[in-house]
Amino acid sequence: MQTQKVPIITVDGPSGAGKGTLSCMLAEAYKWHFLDSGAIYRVLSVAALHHDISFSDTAGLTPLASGLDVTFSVTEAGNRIILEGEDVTDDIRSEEVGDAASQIASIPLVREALLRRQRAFRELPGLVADGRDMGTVVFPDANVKIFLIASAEIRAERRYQQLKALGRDVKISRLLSDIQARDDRDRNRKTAPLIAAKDAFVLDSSDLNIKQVFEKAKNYADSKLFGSVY
Ligand SMILES: Nc1ncnc2c1ncn2[C@@H]1O[C@H](COP(=O)(O)OP(=O)(O)OP(=O)(O)O)[C@@H](O)[C@H]1O
Ligand SMILES: Nc1ccn([C@@H]2O[C@H](COP(=O)(O)O)[C@@H](O)[C@H]2O)c(=O)n1
Repeated sequence: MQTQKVPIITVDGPSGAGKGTLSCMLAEAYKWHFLDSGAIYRVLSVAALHHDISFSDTAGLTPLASGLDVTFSVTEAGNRIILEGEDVTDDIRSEEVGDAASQIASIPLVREALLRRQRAFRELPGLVADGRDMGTVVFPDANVKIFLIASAEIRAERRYQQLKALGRDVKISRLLSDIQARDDRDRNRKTAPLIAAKDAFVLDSSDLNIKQVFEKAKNYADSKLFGSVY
């Protein structure tokens, strides 16, 4: 008996390019599952804080990553992330946690320890996976690979608007330097650096609104999945 191969769309790219927004829209359009791999790295950094483990302590972080007690649940209040019994859905979204996640994510043994957990999201009818190395390392056999980019200035502006809407007091210059530092670390790490897969469709969203990005990505994905002309 041949097992049916679960189709995958990967959406990789730098911080704030719009990967999460696009991935959710694609998952909704195809009625597929969604993996926010960045959330796993973020949760791990919160767990490290809880356990007083430093972000560079490979020996402490690796077993924490392998046994990470986290559940992603869909509730009436939306998608919730529970770490060791505590709801951390909102806490993991801060810029500080994003920066900590990026430090932890540069450790090869930590990345390896999280591989199986990410691959377990591959379930029928399909998966949209959002991250940095989804198309290169975690799901190299994905049917559709999208690499979403935007200039650092545009990404900082989008993040500024997002945080302002949440009532957070932030400086755009600080957001820009944080984004550039994170880009630098993600692109230059030795294991699974942020890079487009050879067979990825590179989509620059700098001058596109969310609807336009979705339409371009969906047209491309349809053509790869169902063979229509792109
Ligand atoms: N094409 C676009 N035009 C304008 N705003 C956008 C566009 N795409 C996304 N945004 C907005 O930019 C912000 C960041 O988007 P999103 O969270 O999807 O990025 P991301 O790549 O997943 O970031 P991260 O890697 O940090 O999780 C959100 O407020 C989102 O609504
Ligand atoms: N596949 C991935 C996903 C994320 N990371 C690291 O986690 C940081 C936070 O990710 P967000 O997408 O939630 O912003 C990110 O800066 C990466 O360093 C990763 O390495 N691989």
